[in-house]
Amino acid sequence: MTKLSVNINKIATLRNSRGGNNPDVVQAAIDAQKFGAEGITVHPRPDERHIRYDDVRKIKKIITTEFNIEGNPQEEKFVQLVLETKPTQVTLVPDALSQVTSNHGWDTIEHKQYLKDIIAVFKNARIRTSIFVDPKIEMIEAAAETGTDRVELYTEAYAHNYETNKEEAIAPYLAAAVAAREMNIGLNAGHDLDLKNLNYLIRNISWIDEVSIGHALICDAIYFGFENTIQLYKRQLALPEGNLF
Ligand SMILES: CC(=O)[C@@H](O)[C@H](O)COP(=O)(O)O
Ligand SMILES: NCC(=O)COP(=O)(O)O
Repeated sequence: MTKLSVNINKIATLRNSRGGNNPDVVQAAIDAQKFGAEGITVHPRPDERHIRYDDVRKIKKIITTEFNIEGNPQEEKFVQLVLETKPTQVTLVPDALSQVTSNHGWDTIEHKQYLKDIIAVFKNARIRTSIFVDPKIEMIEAAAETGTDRVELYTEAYAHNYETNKEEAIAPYLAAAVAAREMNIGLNAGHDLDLKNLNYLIRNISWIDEVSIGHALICDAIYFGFENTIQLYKRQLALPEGNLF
């Protein structure tokens, strides 16, 4: 079954808005795991506007599930942090410094050699690797040639288009997911997934190994509570009887 990795960036954003340590992101990671999260995701950005590098070190000490660190390995500081904290998985995301949030996947054709080299560095340290990609078959094919363990499908377009036409929204993701499966690479998905669009994604692509969800989940927690919200998301991940594919 698909694992839920809870992205706690937004908890750090709230903390940072006032200084101090409320809410406590380390406690949030402990609680998310207690409430059923099967992983914790963080995406430390170079300006440390939400999760700070030091948070990552502290979270590593309390992790009992899967720890996923996302970021751009072109930032040397990020590579060093990952090698120091040795998470379960590093997700490589090609974000520019000024980006508000992630808005595209890697061009795995253009950057194939670079990705191959950096993936070897992480795999030598026994860290699982995942490459953040747009849902395009040629990007999956080139990703497979880098030696990565997994790819993460960037689901912003799916989430956006789901509102108007869910069959059309899922089509490129299904094709990309089938390609990943044929190439024997693992599959993650994330960005803008929420309680409305999650179940349809999973029913169509049941072999997704992990979804990482932050923004919508933390927003929902304001209304439903953190524990209840994590359980609501896990319920969306539970496939109904029979599987569409
Ligand atoms: C790679 C990805 O889609 C997420 O990590 C997303 O970028 C969250 O990052 P922010 O919390 O900085 O928006
Ligand atoms: N990898 C995606 C992620 O960690 C969370 O993205 P979002 O749910 O905050 O859009």
